[in-house]
Amino acid sequence: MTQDRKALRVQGATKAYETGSGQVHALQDVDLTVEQGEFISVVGPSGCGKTTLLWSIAGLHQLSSGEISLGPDKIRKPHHAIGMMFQLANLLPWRTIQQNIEFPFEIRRKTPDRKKIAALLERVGLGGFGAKMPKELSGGMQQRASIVRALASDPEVLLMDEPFGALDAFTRDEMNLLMEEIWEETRKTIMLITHSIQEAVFLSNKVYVMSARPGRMHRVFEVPFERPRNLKLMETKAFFDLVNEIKAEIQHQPSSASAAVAAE
Ligand SMILES: Nc1ncnc2c1ncn2[C@@H]1O[C@H](COP(=O)(O)OP(=O)(O)OP(=O)(O)O)[C@@H](O)[C@H]1O
Repeated sequence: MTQDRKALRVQGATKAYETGSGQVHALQDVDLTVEQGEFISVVGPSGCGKTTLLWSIAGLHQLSSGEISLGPDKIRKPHHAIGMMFQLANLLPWRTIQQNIEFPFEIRRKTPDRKKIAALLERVGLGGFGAKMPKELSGGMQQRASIVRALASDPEVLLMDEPFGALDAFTRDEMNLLMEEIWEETRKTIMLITHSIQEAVFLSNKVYVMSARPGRMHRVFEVPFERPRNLKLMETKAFFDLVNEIKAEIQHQPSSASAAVAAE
């Protein structure tokens, strides 16, 4: 590995929210390194701090202590090389798909790369849909548009917060396959948060399991399956066994409520 490759590093990330009824310890001393070009997922019991961790990496939340960096840059606010996708496509309803994709460029006062956007729209199966309004597209198509919006500025890191959780199972499988292909083509550094262990195993090189609140990195599973992967992989025994092993690891975590009582 060469020196200039940009790893995403989280060191000692600790986050306590101040609430009316006291502090909520969401993260405790989380360490994580995602090498450039890796695709990793983070899973864990509900409320263990996955979203808090991802939003902190996006520069949208301040940590109470600890540090996040991308290569030499410390992340304390949104960084131009870090893109994000959310559970809902978050397209502005009064703008066309093309205008939505160009919106982040407007905010940064940059000229959009229309050739790249056209190629990306084509790549995700939305060629010719740029002039449509979001309501004219299905949920899956809207998420395809949000993939284009996230990739149009060519980020080095893509953060995905349960991006396919609102889609039906069939569309979700299609989107998983599309993300696998896009990762193969672009080799972006990708960090996915998901409640679907199948999705995590299908897409990732590594799956990190967090412990219940306050969230810590509990265990990492290497995913051994060759790439490129296709949906048939999900029907194999080896896939099923790894998914079940990870599920069992999560189920052995105490519930968020009892962990919180123990920690606070
Ligand atoms: N803005 C906030 N103010 C106070 N507490 C918060 C805030 N955001 C999150 N929390 C609390 O911090 C803990 C971690 O929340 P977070 O959303 O990061 O977990 P999560 O693992 O993503 O949850 P889920 O899997 O259910 O989406 C939870 O107990 C949550 O209630």
